[in-house]
Amino acid sequence: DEKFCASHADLYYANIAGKIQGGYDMLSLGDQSACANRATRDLRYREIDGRCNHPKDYGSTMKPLKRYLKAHYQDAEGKDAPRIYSVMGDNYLPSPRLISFKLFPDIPKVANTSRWTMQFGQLIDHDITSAPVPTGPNGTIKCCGVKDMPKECFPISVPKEDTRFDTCMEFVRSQAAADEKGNQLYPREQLNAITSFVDGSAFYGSDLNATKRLRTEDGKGALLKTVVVNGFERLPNDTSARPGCLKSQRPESYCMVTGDRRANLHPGLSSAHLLFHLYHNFVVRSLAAAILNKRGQPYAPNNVEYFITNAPEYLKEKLFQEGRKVMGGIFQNIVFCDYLPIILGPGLIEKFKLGCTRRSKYNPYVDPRIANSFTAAAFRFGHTLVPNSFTINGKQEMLKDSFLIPDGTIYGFESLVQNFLTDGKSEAFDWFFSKSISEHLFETRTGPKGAIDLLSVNIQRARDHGIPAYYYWRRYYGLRRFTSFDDWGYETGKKFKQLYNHVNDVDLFVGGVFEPPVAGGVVGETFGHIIANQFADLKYGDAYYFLSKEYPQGFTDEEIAAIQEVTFNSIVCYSAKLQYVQDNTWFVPSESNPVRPCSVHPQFNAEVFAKNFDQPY
Ligand code: HEM
Ligand SMILES: [Ca+2]
Repeated sequence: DEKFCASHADLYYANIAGKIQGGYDMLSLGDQSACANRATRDLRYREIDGRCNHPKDYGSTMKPLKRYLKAHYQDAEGKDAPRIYSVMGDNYLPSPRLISFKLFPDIPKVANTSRWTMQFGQLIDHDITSAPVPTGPNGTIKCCGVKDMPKECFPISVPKEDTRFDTCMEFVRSQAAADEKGNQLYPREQLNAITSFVDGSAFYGSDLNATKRLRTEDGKGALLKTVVVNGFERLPNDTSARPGCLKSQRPESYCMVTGDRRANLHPGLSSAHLLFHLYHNFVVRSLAAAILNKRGQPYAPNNVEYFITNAPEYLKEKLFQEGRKVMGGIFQNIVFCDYLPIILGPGLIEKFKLGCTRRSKYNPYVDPRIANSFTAAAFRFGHTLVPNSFTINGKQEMLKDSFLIPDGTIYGFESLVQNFLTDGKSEAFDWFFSKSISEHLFETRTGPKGAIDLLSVNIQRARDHGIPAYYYWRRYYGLRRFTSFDDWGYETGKKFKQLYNHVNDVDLFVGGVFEPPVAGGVVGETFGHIIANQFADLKYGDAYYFLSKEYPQGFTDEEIAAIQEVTFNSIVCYSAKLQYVQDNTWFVPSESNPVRPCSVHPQFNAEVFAKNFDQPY
């Protein structure tokens, strides 16, 4: 309805003036008490919710995001309203959909990075960030064509010339952080619903109930639950009927539960979860076998299963926690020491001290929370790598037909994992985006007309969160500033000039994807700086960082060596039962990246962990 989406800016001002009704409960920050059992707890293991790590429990579940640059909100007091005005005064910023429509065409451009470079990025993201969006009494809040629009609405206006969508695209502002009494904090801050630490919360959950749902034996077992479909082990069935998943017509279709609520988004993502889910069970079984060996009890598979299920409760708990701790180390090693170097390139790794050759020192003054600019813009870099289709069991599947339907994982996990390693058609980092996300997101749920454009949403989200424009981020990191549209070159500059009134208006996400990749990396330098800055904070601000010298939070040198034997290659080989894998999983196979038998990649060896298992620390 044109009337309700004529201008997103007018709408917002109507909101501020109180013309639009609202009234949704503020999410409170949860239990604010500091880590209660700090003195008596078992220091070896992370709390599930991330508390008891940072002195103020920063980084734990349901804490506000932090900021590297202060918010640019645009109400009179600068504390709540989204960025909607040009720096030139009375002019509005262009509609995010107009930007996406004009600047982000779907032109396939082949890269030599593998699909896992895209997919592993999303998995990391879902371990460290999740900004909740409020829901109304009947589920999703509707903003378009609604008379008394809820105050959290900030819909995106669609330009007339764009016939793909109606005049209005749904958008709800992120949940505003509130104090314990439910009063909103000002300036407005957004929340992180999960632990910010790279700790495997995507696999284990960010609160105790979530973890309990995932563990065997009513939440007390050492293993993670699985179901068997056609003889293959798969993620457990979500019996709680939570939103975010659609079952298909296929008889064996079901919704999966993992440590993160978004896991059913598409089969690539649920398969990424399954890789680590299965490896946890392998780690725990290996550990149990090594403990039995050490005790002189001959190893046999049944013996191990018996030991795991019949051990006293405290021992099961310890086996689970030790498995989780090892997995946290394995995951961090892959994230920091394997994946980030190919995303950031050697320059930024060096500049932000993200190298992995030495033990590192924990610094309690480093704030391990997620920065708003990281999650609202920079780490969304992965959206440019998303393809339109993938192949499962020899059949091409369209991403647009798989949103929220995780069937591909149920029927073809092994094949999908293989396809993501070797398919050469992965997308490059650039300003071209697959139509699956720019025109068809959530079409499986809403039908074609209700679909949304993820890139419009990214731009609007950053404005919603008060993220300063691109210019200010380059200034913040001391990078060469763009002071004229011509700094982008004639062609691009001309396009930008037609949209924006001033160079200082260009949104961070837009400026970011128009940068060429840094030397030896995937992302451009502005995103690269924000991402490197964030991961340095997650490294030095995490007492449990796997190379940290803190003990017993960290590991011994021997344990680190055992963790570093396990690479992403080991995990795809084990969990997806592959025979062969290329040396570097982030690039498709080539002459310099040969495919070799999986047997050259060692699997987890639990011996040193079994040795230390019964030791007091
Ligand atoms: C098929 C692939 C993908 C789909 C369908 C997808 C979809 C989405 C959606 C719907 C959102 C929420 C947008 C909002 O309301 O603000 C989102 C957020 C996000 N995405 Fe993606 N995404 C994909 C891949 C990726 C990849 C590969 C990365 C990173 C490498 C990534 C990073 C992020 C981040 C950091 C957020 C913000 C999360 C938060 O804090 O709430 N995504 N994505
Ligand atoms: Ca986490």
